[in-house]
Amino acid sequence: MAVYTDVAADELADFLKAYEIGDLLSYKGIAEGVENSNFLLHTTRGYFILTLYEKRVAADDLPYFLSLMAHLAARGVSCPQPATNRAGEVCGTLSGRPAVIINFLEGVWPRRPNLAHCAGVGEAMAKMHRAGLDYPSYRSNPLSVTGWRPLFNIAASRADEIQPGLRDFIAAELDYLEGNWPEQLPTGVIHADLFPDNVFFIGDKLSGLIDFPFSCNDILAYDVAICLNAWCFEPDLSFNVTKARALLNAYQRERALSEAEQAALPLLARGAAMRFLLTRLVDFLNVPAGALVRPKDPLEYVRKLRFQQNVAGIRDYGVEAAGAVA
Ligand SMILES: Nc1ncnc2c1ncn2[C@@H]1O[C@H](COP(=O)(O)OP(=O)(O)O)[C@@H](O)[C@H]1O
Ligand SMILES: N[C@@H](CCOP(=O)(O)O)C(=O)O
Repeated sequence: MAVYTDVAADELADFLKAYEIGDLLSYKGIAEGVENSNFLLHTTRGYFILTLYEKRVAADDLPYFLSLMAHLAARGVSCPQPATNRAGEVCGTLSGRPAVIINFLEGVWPRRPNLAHCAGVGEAMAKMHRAGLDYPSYRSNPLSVTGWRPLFNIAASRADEIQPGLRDFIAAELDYLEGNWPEQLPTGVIHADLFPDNVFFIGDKLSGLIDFPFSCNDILAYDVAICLNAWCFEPDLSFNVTKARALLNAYQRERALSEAEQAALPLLARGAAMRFLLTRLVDFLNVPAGALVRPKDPLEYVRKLRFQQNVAGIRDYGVEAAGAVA
């Protein structure tokens, strides 16, 4: 459960007076997510989600992703919308944290993604990338290649507690990624955390995307790489090439990857694995006392990174490279 910051009922009822979302009937902490504190609110007008933003989300960044959600929805990408209070603001303060209420999105996230789910996220991600092209705000990605070494520095001295040799493994890979990270690929608005728990489906039909606090401007194909890691490995951490093909083909029906993007995909996937390995490692080693959270396993991303280190090209993801002769 991710509740780092608790909220008292009377404080919450007071906070809600500024909104026109009805009177509070009940609320509870949500037993999912690891980044922020989330609560399900039941009011006389229905269900809402209250999020208190924690350590990795700066209050200054909130307008970027809250406006992005409206921008995307206006272009047909289904995602929750923030509630505006009577003063016309979407962001308030509760229990000392930036706080936002969004509408409840119907659907559930897939516990065991199938081919239809992988195709669904590929298609939705490409549509999101296209819809973001005319988004006027800019936010650089604090968790791209230049953000990884500071995370490593926090965790390095204790990394071998998690797995002997992990410190040296990460250090060598970081050197490689920093020396080879691509600079000329197409950029735009990316979600940057489009894991299965952030994509809702009703049956096999995608009902919407949630959780935009990591969204930013970065290499579009990096978002694809994040999804290859998050959606295309089985629970035993074997790579499912059929799922990768479904995801990439569905993406490319909406937005074709250039030759350069295709060629860079294995490298981007190594970087994507490094990013989640590092945040998981830092979080695993630093669970705040009293927080209701189950930290995610950093070793899952060590295994995924090792797989990606051995990928020779996009064919290993089940699709032919652009320009390849059949
Ligand atoms: N708009 C929404 N509609 C329905 N459920 C939601 C919504 N937003 C969040 N949730 C629920 O809260 C959980 C955690 O939200 P998430 O945004 O992933 O957390 P975090 O802020 O920690 O990244 C989700 O897995 C989902 O169950
Ligand atoms: N997706 C990240 C964790 C942050 O995402 P959340 O949506 O679960 O809060 C990971 O798997 O490491």
